[in-house]
Amino acid sequence: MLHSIKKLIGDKGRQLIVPIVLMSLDAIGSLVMYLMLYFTVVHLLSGTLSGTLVRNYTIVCLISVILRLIIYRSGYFLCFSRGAKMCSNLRLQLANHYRSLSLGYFNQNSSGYLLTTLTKDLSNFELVLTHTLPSIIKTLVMGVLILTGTFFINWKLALAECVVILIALPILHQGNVLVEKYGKMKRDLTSKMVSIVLEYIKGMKVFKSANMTSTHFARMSDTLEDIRKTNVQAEVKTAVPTSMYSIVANFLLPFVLLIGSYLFLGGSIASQQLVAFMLMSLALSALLIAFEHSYGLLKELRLAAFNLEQAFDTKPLPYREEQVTLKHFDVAFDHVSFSYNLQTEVLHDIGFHAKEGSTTALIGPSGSGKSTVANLIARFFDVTKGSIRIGGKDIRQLNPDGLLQYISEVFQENTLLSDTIYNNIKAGRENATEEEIISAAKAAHCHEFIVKLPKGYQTKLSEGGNTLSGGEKQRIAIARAILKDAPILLLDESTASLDADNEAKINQALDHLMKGKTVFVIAHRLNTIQNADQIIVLNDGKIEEMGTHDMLLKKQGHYYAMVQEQQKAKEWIVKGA
Ligand SMILES: Nc1ncnc2c1ncn2[C@@H]1O[C@H](COP(=O)(O)OP(=O)(O)OP(=O)(O)O)[C@@H](O)[C@H]1O
Repeated sequence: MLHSIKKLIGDKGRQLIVPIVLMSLDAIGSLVMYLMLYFTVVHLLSGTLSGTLVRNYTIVCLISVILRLIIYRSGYFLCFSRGAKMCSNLRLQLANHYRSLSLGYFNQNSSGYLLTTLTKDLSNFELVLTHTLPSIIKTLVMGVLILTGTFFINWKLALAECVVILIALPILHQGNVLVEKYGKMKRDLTSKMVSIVLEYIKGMKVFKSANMTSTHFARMSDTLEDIRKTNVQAEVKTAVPTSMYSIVANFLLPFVLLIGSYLFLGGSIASQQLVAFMLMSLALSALLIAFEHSYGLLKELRLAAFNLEQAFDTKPLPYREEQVTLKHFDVAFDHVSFSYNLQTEVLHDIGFHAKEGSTTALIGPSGSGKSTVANLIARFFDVTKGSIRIGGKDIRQLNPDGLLQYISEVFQENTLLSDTIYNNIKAGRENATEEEIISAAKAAHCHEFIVKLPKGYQTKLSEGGNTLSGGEKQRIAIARAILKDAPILLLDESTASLDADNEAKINQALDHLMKGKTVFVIAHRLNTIQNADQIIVLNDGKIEEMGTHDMLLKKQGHYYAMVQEQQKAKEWIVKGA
């Protein structure tokens, strides 16, 4: 566990040395009281106790209490503030680490799992580091010191005490193995629950329209029931070891009293020593009971540290350390094959070359691999075989963040942030001026509707921009891409039927955006791509045909058939109308 913690907090762990030393000093200071008590009892029973002695002992106790309070508060504050800072850094590091991972990682792990790691595991880690650590240190240091002290009073009785402790600790450990096992189960169920809740909230529209709310509600209540059952099971299964530990810890005093009485009657221990020993055993027994809670929290820390370590151990997409800059923006696929899950290949031996500044249309039936080609260009995933080159450079040499500077994306589902419209557009280029932002909005034909909103550009969008229409959302995404002005553009043409006005505006905005760029457009309507420099027809992850509109029509192959098909469909609609 210490290894995991060290790995997570690294050299910053040294910052905890001072608070740990202060906590240990406080624990040592707490023994002063026991020592004064011991002296008082010794003098009392031997009839040498005087008023001066009592006054001196009281003063020593008072000073030690004040000093301890100062030391404890400083140690606790340092532990709390430094621990909290470490954990907030860790949280940022983890969020940043997630950003560097391939999208494949997010495919394999549910959003509930990722959220639970980022929130619950980190909170548990933080809680132990900032609050529990001080009390654990105090308990351990005091326990060791009191036990050592009892050896000085009477080693035989101290050995008897050790026997009780040696029986208690394995029982505690056994109980906590179970606590850990059920903790893991509860964590898995909690992440499942978080996933279900997220899906429930995000998909509310679909659930309502398909009248599925009750089905989903049932899934949620089943998971809650599983959590409840696991909690009950955990309580039942751990009840035996926990109770046994408690019995043994509480038995320490009577056991020592019993052995001590025999030793006293046999003349091996004086009455003063026996009383002092009893007092220390009382304290030791209280520490043993307190340790049960701390040990349980240590197990939680272990589980949280393990989960966090696993998240950090996932390797980001590799790239060359030295900065690779691109001067040209032609895109070449060379014998590219790809599989999302390393089992089913979804792209097979794809090869094409898109010239710099040209437009390539990707067409094909649903599931043929159009979006996958676009995802690979942006290096959201790495190819399984072959290579993709931009400007002659294999994109695996480029830092994924650096590569994305050269690429703008306008997808069907555009991600709008729960921020102002102004900041949503600005996300395209952080250092853009207000003038540039407004000019991008004008070019994207969204300025007119933005200024009509009561708060204009400062209108705050709800999560995902749900307060805007589909066309408006898309135009804001286009404005963002215009502002970014990246040389490569990935465009997923909207499948949604927009009204004529919206469609015309979006087309004008796109014309502006596409000028001079290397464009890949995932096209759903064939009439929009007739002027593309090349059309790639995908089917079942393979290139069926490739060429210009005229070439492919002449060939009378798949593309020709698709055009005919769409033409027929249009005629039916016109006839039907
Ligand atoms: N994240 C993913 N994980 C696993 N498989 C995926 C993933 N995304 C897509 N696939 C699979 O890869 C194949 C190609 O999908 P892709 O989305 O590229 O097709 P598409 O041509 O863009 O489809 P559409 O026109 O419906 O958007 C499909 O079989 C799909 O099921």
